[in-house]
Amino acid sequence: MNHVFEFSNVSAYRNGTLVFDGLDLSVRTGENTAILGPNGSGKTTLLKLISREIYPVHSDESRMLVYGCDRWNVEELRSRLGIVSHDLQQNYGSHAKGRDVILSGYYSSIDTWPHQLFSSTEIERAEELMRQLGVDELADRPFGRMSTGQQRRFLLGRALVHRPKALLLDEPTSGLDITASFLYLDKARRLMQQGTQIILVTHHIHEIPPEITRVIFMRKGRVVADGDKKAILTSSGVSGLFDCSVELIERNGFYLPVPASE
Ligand SMILES: Nc1ncnc2c1ncn2[C@@H]1O[C@H](COP(=O)(O)OP(=O)(O)OP(=O)(O)O)[C@@H](O)[C@H]1O
Repeated sequence: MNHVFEFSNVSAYRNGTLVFDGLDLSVRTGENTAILGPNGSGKTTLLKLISREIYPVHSDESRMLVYGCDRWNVEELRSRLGIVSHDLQQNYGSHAKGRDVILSGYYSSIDTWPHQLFSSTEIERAEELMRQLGVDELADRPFGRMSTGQQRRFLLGRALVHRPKALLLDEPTSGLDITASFLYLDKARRLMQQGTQIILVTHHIHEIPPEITRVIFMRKGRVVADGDKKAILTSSGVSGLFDCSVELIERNGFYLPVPASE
């Protein structure tokens, strides 16, 4: 299995809106990748296709492989992936306690249920993640009574608890203050350094960590640029992608967009 996903001629709708019309796109295993594009370009839809939350239009001419397979038991597929997204944050029941949010990652479920059993090793792993993410004091607090940043940290713990091969992150630092963003980015960097692959979709250029090597520009459901980060993330490239005059400043391997001077 050389690829996390291989999409060839894939078309997909969201409630009647055609988002992809013959999309060709692949990401190899181990290739830390950011997919960047304006609002509505199809980034979230792409992640939902990979994780089988939505399905493509069936056609003999299209192919959609995830880890080399075109048919997946959804539970099994999600056990290979860790996902953090806005939808997940919104869908999460407000009563679920912090510890259970993390444990639910073992079953890819929303909250835990009485029939789900957890070994002492699994519970210890959840406790360890809460300590690492600095939220162990909130283990018994209901999700609905946490701040956005605290919820995100618990969702990251949920995504990591079963040691996935790859993390799919949708705008991971959106809504976080500087401290929480930096903590999140630091965690993401360490994970990549230790071999967890990250595929990040975002329109926030500043949340692309230095370990990301490939950048894909997406616009209106199409790939408009794709390649090595240094070649793709340029002021003119980003200006074209977002239709505005942007100057990109690179610092310590991160990129920051500012309005271009006249
Ligand atoms: N639930 C939905 N019902 C109908 N159309 C949708 C739905 N969700 C998204 N779309 C449409 O699908 C297209 C792609 O949306 P998607 O959410 O994938 O974009 P995105 O790049 O993730 O945007 P953003 O940066 O705003 O999160 C857009 O045209 C959007 O209007």
